[in-house]
Amino acid sequence: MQSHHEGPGPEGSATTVKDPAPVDHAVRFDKVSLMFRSRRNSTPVEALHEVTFDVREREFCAIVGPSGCGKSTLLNLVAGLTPATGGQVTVHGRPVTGLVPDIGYVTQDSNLLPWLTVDENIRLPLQIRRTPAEEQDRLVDQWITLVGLDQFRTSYPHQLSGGMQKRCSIARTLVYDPPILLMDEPFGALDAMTKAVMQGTLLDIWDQHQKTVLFVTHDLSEALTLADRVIVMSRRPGRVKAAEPVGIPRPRDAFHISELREFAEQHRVLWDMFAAEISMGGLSK
Ligand SMILES: Nc1ncnc2c1ncn2[C@@H]1O[C@H](COP(=O)(O)OP(=O)(O)OP(=O)(O)O)[C@@H](O)[C@H]1O
Repeated sequence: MQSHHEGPGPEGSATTVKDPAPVDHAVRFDKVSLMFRSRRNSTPVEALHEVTFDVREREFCAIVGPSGCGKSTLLNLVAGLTPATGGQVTVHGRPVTGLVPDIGYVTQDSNLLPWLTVDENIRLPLQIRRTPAEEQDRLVDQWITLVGLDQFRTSYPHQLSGGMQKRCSIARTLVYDPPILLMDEPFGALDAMTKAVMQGTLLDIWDQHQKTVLFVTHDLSEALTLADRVIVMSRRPGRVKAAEPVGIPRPRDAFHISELREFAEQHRVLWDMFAAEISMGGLSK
């Protein structure tokens, strides 16, 4: 596991630097705008307006904001599924001009293949990448255990609860070790208890396999529980209203974190920002 790098560059040198500075951010949004034009003659929708922020290597970054402010669109821009109409998105220093390989994407739907077992679903990305069979076995074992599905290895998706399907989906996404993980309200459809369990699982995974994560959620408590930093978006057209570092030390306990004073204080700050956007009409799509 690499350590977290806060800053690039040579140490203490006043001489001319010949090599380009290493990129210390995994993702950069530089004045990114997006205008959707669905059909000719239809009114264009400005989803994002000059969004600028960086996500550092191995940072867990949550994105919150009113419905329709462009949170999912931000993830699609990083994955290369949607092209920006203004500004630039870069991933590891390279401008995004098409589909970006090796990015993990977890959405609210588990998207498991119903005719494959848990083992086979998790193995699939490794088979596609022609990973040697022994390595496949090792990685599938490791991830099945990490997400607590050992007893369900030969079960099919319809035999799993919603939380188990989500665990399987996360394991399938992480098994091939993508350096960047995009998560779009992955726990949005789960009940409160299952959600807390899943947040605990994700905190454990992140402690062991620190990835760069962009995590979209409507839930401020979830953002504070999981993230290093919370990006608060304005109502549409989405802009960055604030980027709040989360001052809660790790490791964190998903079940008891809300009892901490820092949690309550930060929650109040975020909620005030959020409420201000909604009261200005942020619920309209
Ligand atoms: N393919 C598209 N064509 C036209 N408009 C779109 C398209 N995709 C998204 N939009 C519009 O862009 C805006 C941002 O959508 P997006 O789904 O990114 O918002 P969001 O913040 O993720 O919303 P929610 O929180 O409700 O999921 C919305 O007004 C949406 O209707």
